[in-house]
Amino acid sequence: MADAPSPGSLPTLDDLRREIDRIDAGMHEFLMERGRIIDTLIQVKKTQASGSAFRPGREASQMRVLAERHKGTLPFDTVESIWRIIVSTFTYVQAPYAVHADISGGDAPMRDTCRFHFGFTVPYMPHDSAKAVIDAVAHSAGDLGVFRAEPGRAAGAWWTALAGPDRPKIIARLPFVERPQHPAGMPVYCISKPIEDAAVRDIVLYALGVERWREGLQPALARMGASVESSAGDDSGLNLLVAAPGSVTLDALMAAMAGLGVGVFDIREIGSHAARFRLPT
Ligand SMILES: C=C(O[C@@H]1C=C(C(=O)O)C=C[C@H]1O)C(=O)O
Repeated sequence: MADAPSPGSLPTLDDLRREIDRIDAGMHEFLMERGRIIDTLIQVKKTQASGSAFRPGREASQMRVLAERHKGTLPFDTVESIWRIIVSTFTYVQAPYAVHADISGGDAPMRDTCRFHFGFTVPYMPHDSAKAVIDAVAHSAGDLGVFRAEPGRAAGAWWTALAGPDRPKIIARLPFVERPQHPAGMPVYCISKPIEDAAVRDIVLYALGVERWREGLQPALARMGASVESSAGDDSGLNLLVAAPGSVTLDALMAAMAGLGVGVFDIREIGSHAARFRLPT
C-alpha cells in the first residue's frame, strides 16, 4: 500500500472533489451500461410461467461474492443495501412486481426489511394476514410475498397454505448474507408462484403435520443437517416447517420421524432456497 502523503504534498480539496466527481460519473455510466445489458437480457432470458424475473439462486451467489470481496472503510451494510437496490430494481425493470408482506407481527420491522431487500421502486403492499399475502401472490402476474421466518410470530401455520402443486412456494430466505447486527436482519421467507427450473434447492422446505412434539426431534433432524424452523398447533395436531438439505430424501426424513415414534399424517414440499451464508466475524 502507498504511504500516506505528507501534509506538504497533500492534494487540494478541489483535486479530491474532482476525483470524486470522476468516480461518481464512472459509477453512473456503469449503472446505465448495466441497464443496457438488462435490455438485451430481457430478450434472451426465458420467461417463467411464474411471471417473475427474480432468480434467487443467482442473487444469493452475487451477494456472497460481494461479501467475500469487500474490504476497506465503507461499511458492508451500505454496500449490501446499494446492491440489493440495484439488483431488485433491475429485476423490476424486466418484469414489474410488488412485494406483499404479512405485517401481523408488526409493520415497522417488515417495512425496513422489505425496503432494504427490494428498495423503494418496488411497491410495498402490507397485509394483515398470511392468507391475504398468499392470495395476492397467487392472483398476481409475478409478485413476491414475504413472511417472518422466526418462530413466535402471530401468523399461525401460514406455510400450510403453500402445499399443493399450483400454490405459491418459498423461493428464498433473506437476508442472503447473515451476520449479527445486520441493519435489516429479521429473517424472512420470500414466496412466489412456482418457479420450477429456476428454483435453487440447496435447502428444501416441508410442511409436516404430526400428532405431537417429541423430545429428541431437533437433535435427530440436526444429525442430517435438517431443522424445525417453525411450529404451530391447530385442531388436527402440530404443523412443522422443516428445512432439510436438498440431498436428504423424503424417505430419510420419514425414517427419522418414524425412529422417534413421531406419527406423520401429512408431509408436503412447500419450496426451497439457497444455502444460508453467514459472514465470518
Ligand atoms: C439479471 C437477471 O435478473 C434478475 C436481476 C439480477 C441482477 O440485476 O443482477 C440478478 C438476478 C435476477 O433476479 C438474471 O437473471 O441474471
